[in-house]
Amino acid sequence: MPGILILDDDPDVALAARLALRRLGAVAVRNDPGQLIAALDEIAPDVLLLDMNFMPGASDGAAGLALLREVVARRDAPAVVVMTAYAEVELAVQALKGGAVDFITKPWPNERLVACVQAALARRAPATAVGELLGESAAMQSLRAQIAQVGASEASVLILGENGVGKELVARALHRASPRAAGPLLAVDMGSLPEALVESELFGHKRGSFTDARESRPGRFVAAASGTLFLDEIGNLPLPQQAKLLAALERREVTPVGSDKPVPVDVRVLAATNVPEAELFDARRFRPDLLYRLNTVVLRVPPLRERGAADVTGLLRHYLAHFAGAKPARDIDADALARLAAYRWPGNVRELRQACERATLLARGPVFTWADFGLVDRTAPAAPEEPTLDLEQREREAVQAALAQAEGNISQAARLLGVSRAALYRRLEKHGL
Ligand SMILES: Nc1ncnc2c1ncn2[C@@H]1O[C@H](COP(=O)(O)OP(=O)(O)OP(=O)(O)O)[C@@H](O)[C@H]1O
Repeated sequence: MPGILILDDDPDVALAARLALRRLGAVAVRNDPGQLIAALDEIAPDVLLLDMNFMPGASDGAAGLALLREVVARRDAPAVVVMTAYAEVELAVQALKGGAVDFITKPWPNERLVACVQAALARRAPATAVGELLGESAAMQSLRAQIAQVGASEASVLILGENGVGKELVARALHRASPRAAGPLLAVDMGSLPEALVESELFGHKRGSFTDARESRPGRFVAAASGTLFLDEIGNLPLPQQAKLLAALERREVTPVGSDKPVPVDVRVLAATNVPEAELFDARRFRPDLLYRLNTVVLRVPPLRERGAADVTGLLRHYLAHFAGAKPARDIDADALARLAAYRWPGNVRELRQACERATLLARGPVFTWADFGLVDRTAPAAPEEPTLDLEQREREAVQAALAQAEGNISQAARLLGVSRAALYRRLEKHGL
């Protein structure tokens, strides 16, 4: 079960957040910033919800930023979502530059808090821990060369690829290679945003424009000023909102919900989707004019199974060493290595990373064996077995089967299972898939 830690000196705020988030995972609360490091050691949360001010009357966020620096410097740091007051846009931007994956303004609608933490859980790897795009296959070398080439421009880039191939890593590399590198990179996961909140999230809203809008709030376009806005899972944006996004991109201005005054924006937009290329040009799903706006350059990130055994082995060694920490990483036995190289990796590099984490935690022998990685090898002949009636095991198998059938496409797998993407992500976390 994913772990969420809330650090806020206001017990009422912390309690409200804990209640809103309890169905997403195990939620722990600390009220004193002095307890933070011990709590991180003890709980090892996936997401930290961090308040920025701890002194009565303080609002500069200095205490929060100092804590944030300490947290993101840790090995396997949690994804950090910072909590700011509505007027503290500048502080939120500084926190994003400092490695927070997102921010939420107080007071929040619960729906928004849940969506925000859910997206952070799905992403999990914190911004600063995102490293190099590894891989020496011709496909990966060419991808890195393209990133260096288009990174330096202002061109909109559409990043295509299955789930877990590294689209967000590509977006971060493009941002780092751009003249906007000193500005923030703000990622918005369209897949986890409730439809009713998309516009206010992207464009902001004016106080009183809807029931929960108790204060005015800047949208993502404004918060990412002078930086890059990464629109992830763009294929999930409903058509009416696509029209508004297109207008914002064309006019380079946004109009907050409930306002009639457009605000100029200065962002570079990167977008990503796991929708197969053949389906992208279906006008019932995607406005072609928006697509043409976003795909000045198209970068295709290949599935892991197409990168060759050397890339798989390189990634295995990288992540096993990463999870071993200071200890020397064990070797992988020859049979396991051959099966890992031949495995289809429907969840791509994310699946490989999680398999390495699992193996590091659970392996007991002197070398890693195939069983340590917890993968189901569909190329091996299935041993005749009594069908299990264990509900958890059945659920795990159903999720694996749906992922395999959907070739790692989360939206499609969720449809096959008849659950929402968010519910599928929770099950992936639960079963360590
Ligand atoms: N080439 C790579 N080298 C090292 N790590 C990688 C590589 N590609 C992906 N990863 C790691 O795999 C995980 C998934 O990557 P990322 O989130 O960028 O994928 P994605 O394509 O954006 O996934 P989704 O479609 O589900 O949002 C991350 O932990 C990332 O650091």
